[in-house]
Amino acid sequence: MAKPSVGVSEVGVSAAAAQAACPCPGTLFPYPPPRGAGIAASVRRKCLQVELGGGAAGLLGGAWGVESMRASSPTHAKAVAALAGGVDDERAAWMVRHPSALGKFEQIVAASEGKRIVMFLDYDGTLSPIVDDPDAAFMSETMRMAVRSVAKHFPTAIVSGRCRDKVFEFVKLAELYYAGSHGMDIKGPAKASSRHAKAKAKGGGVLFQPASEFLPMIQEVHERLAETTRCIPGAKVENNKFCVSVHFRCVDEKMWGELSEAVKGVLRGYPRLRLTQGRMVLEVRPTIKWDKGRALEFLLESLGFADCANVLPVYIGDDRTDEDAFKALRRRGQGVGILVSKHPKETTANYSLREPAEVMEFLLRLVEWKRLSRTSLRLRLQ
Ligand SMILES: O=P(O)(O)OC[C@H]1O[C@H](O[C@H]2O[C@H](CO)[C@@H](O)[C@H](O)[C@H]2O)[C@H](O)[C@@H](O)[C@@H]1O
Repeated sequence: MAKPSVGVSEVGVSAAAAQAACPCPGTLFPYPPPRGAGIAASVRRKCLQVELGGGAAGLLGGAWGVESMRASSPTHAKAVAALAGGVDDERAAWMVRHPSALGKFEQIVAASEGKRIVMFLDYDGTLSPIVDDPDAAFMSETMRMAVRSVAKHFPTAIVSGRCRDKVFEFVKLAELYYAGSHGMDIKGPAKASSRHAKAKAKGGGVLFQPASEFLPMIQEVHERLAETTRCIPGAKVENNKFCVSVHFRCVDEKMWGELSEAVKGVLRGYPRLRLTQGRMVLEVRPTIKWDKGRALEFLLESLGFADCANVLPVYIGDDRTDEDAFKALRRRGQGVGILVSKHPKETTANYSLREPAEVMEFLLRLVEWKRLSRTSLRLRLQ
């Protein structure tokens, strides 16, 4: 299989520009109505700032680094929505554009008629609740069982910003695909699932590491960031192999400016790295054209579903970086994007779920639906 081209990208492309460039005429599911409908302009601007929180043009420019860090705090987003005309109104309008995937379950499975579902699951905030300590973001045993059951019926991949080994330590399921470091470290299942034997997956070893040349640079930057931020109480620097996370969830808001300046200072010496933002975290990544969306495309291709009409990719994620995967589904004109969020957020996902507990409910319903449809097919054939 030809490897997708990997090159140095431009940073700081606006979400609006990206959307304008992607009219997606063949989209299987209706996407949100034009911007302006149902979401107050001031909230939209704030949302967009969170969206644009990714990109060196934003954070290294320094104009609103701390403002953008503030906007990634859920309580702040709630307060902005309240000022703009009521949290409830705001949420109701947003839910019209991004209805609950549980409420629209029948519609989603109807769209899979004659197609193979392939599941893509983000980890933090999707399979595990957000907690203060990134090393303690454990997944419940019931969630693990739900994911295991899903993987028995559908090829399933975990797509995470974390280092692949670390996310595997949390999930502990050898039958899954793993795309760590925001999709820059992809590996097939260590254990073959008999039901998926027909899928043309390579499986086993590492499938793709498009940023391997950045490994020494990331290691060096990790050490420098850890050193520079050591004096900021609560700051935590996490080595995610092909990217680095600088957490500010436990840093006093008064120190966010100092932290942001420290990170930007280190990155000035590394023009081939860029800064994006997740949930109370600054993410340092190589400037290659690779993200969770590219990883999704790569995995579909590896599974033999490139340019295939008979597949329904379902991607569930909660964060800014998951938007790249939602956009990839739009580009393909097929699939279901589900955003996990309690609060209205600018998103290209079709549907929403409020929290990991609802994700688990959705996964279990999918398994149950699959079991029932298999049974009824067997009965019809008898
Ligand atoms: O792509 P994901 O699997 O969602 O990973 C994104 C980042 O998730 C982790 O940080 C987030 O979760 C932490 C634990 O709940 C939380 O403390 C932190 O504030 C969140 O940003 C992970 O630690 C990062 O390395 C990932 O990039």
